[in-house]
Amino acid sequence: MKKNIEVFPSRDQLVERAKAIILDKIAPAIEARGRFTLVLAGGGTPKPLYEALATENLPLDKIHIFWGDERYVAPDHPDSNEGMARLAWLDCVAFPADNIHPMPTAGNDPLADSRQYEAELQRFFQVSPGEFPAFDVILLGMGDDAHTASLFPHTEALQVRDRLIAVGNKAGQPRLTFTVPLINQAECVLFLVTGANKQPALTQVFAETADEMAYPSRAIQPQGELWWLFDEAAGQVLTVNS
Ligand SMILES: O=C1O[C@H](COP(=O)(O)O)[C@@H](O)[C@H](O)[C@H]1O
Repeated sequence: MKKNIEVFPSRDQLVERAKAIILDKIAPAIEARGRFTLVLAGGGTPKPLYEALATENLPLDKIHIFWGDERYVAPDHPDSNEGMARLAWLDCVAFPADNIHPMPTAGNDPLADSRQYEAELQRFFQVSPGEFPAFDVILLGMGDDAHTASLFPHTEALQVRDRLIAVGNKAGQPRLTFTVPLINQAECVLFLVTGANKQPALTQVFAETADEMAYPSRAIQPQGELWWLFDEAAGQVLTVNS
């Protein structure tokens, strides 16, 4: 694993850097595999990145979009990660509909929907049950409790090692989430973390030893590249302590 940590004076600079990292990976992936697979994060942090990507002239027919986690709500709900990405980017440009792969949340059955998304990934990547496909880029955020995707502290989803998708649990509310082994199979994982409220969690995520069940982002150790991009408010704690 190649680990890169960068801290930016402003969120705009962080967004520019994240965009540049993603853009750099598109052409080589298309050349190697005929397509580029990008996994989106939710929450507030990545929205300006999606808005910035909407201004780029991209080979949309060769880019496939997935989500690393989803709140169990309809896409038009204000909490929907899909809804946010559609408003900020996907619906602003001419993506072929078949290239957008949202997590299903309409079935009133999170476990069945998690299996359905897993089957969609297996079909897309042509992998068998038990095999883990490698996405080109997985975007992740981190909450102030150190959760990432919908892998929350001390929850079952964080321990799942034999599935691609699990049912996460945010204070009793179900979510769909990529599992740790699926994320760790990626060619590139890109964390975007902003805000001073993330500092205490970051201290534990980067500590030499700490409990992975208490600080889920520690479990993310991909076989490919790992990038942590911080704004100064979040990353200060690391620059001060290193
Ligand atoms: O609930 C979620 O939170 C995390 C972190 O969000 P942020 O706004 O603090 O960056 C996010 O990565 C995840 O996708 C989302 O569902």
